[in-house]
Parts: sequence; C-alpha cells; structure tokens
Amino acid sequence: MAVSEVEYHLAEPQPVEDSELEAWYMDDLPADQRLPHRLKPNRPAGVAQLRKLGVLSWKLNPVQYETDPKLQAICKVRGYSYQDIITVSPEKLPAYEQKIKSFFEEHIHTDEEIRYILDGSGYFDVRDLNDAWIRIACKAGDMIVLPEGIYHRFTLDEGNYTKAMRLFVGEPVWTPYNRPQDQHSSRTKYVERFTAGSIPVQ
Ligand SMILES: CSCCC(=O)C(=O)O
Ligand SMILES: [Fe+2]
Repeated sequence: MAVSEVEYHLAEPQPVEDSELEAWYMDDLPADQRLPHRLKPNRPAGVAQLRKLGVLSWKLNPVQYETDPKLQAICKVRGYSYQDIITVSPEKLPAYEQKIKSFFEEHIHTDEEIRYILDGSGYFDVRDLNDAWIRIACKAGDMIVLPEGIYHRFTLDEGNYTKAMRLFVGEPVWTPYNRPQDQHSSRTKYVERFTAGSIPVQ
C-alpha cells in the first residue's frame, strides 16, 4: 500500500535535538557488564554521532504500542512486517544464562536489529568508526534500529529486566555472526556506507 505524506512525517527518526536517548563512551574495566561503565569524567556520545553510525531512534508511548499510529507509520515506511515480544529476565527467558551470554558477544547481523523497549531497560553497545564502544541506555518508549553490519552487543542493566518488541522485514533471522567478520559482505557494506566521507543512508 502506498505511504502517505503524513506517514512519512510520523516515521521520521527523532530529531537529534529532541532525543532523550543517553549514550556514552565506555571504560574497558572488567567489572559486571550490567554496570554503566562510564568513563571518568563521563564522555557522552550524542544522538547526532549515533546517526553517523547509522543508528536510528524514536521516542514512542509504550502504553499504546498496540494502536500507536507513529509505530504503525514507522513499520509501514520501513517495511517492518514482523513483530514479537521478548521478555529478558531470569524468570521469563528460557535458557536465560546462555542467551544473556550470547547477546553480549560482539556480533553483526545480515539485517537491521530493531527493538522497541516496552518496559524495563537495558544497554545496546555499538562500536564507533574508531572501534570504541558506545553504550546506549534504552528504557521504556525507546525504539532503536541498529544497521546491518554494525558490531554490537546487548546487556541488561542492574534492573535485570527488559520487555521489548522485536521487529523485522519479512521472516525474522536472528543469527548473530560473532566478531571477527571483517570480510562478511554485511560488514564490508556497513563500512562502505558509514566510513567518513560517505553519506549516511536511512
Ligand atoms: C532488548 S531485546 C534482547 C536482546 C536481543 O534480542 C538481541 O540482542 O538480539
Ligand atoms: Fe544483535
């Protein structure tokens, strides 16, 4: 079905200046992955910087996720045809320990990773173009898209609980390809798209 102008407008990623998404460069201390791992002093990473890495974000109202016209517009404009809901907590997620471990292994995917946090919170860590880790704090209402080929990982924070919608274009493929994947076509495509001088593509 054709996409209307209103839908295009609704689906625009959050204007950089309005985004409440908080991100920062990480220390590399071996403490618990669930801790914030901020540098001292804190070194924030702005949303503008995340956009340069191809990371998109929206602030939505999680209370109305079943009927939200903005979420519907994003799905229509970006072709997100699949949705499910995952609860990540020791009680709710089968094979919790194993999953938590694999979420936190640095990896890429052959598609976007699209998550909408409905409740709780967690951290998506992404590598910047100099290979430094940026930690993105996501909480209820945050929708985030990690582009195909970006090195990333996920962890719960100290709250130990996230409920998130997973979205996908077509039949979902969740396969992680753990680093190193520098010769993988999704990785080379990412590097080409987002390395300095190229124009970020939405
Ligand atoms: C917040 S979604 C849980 C993590 C996950 O699905 C993933 O890393 O692929
Ligand atoms: Fe992933």
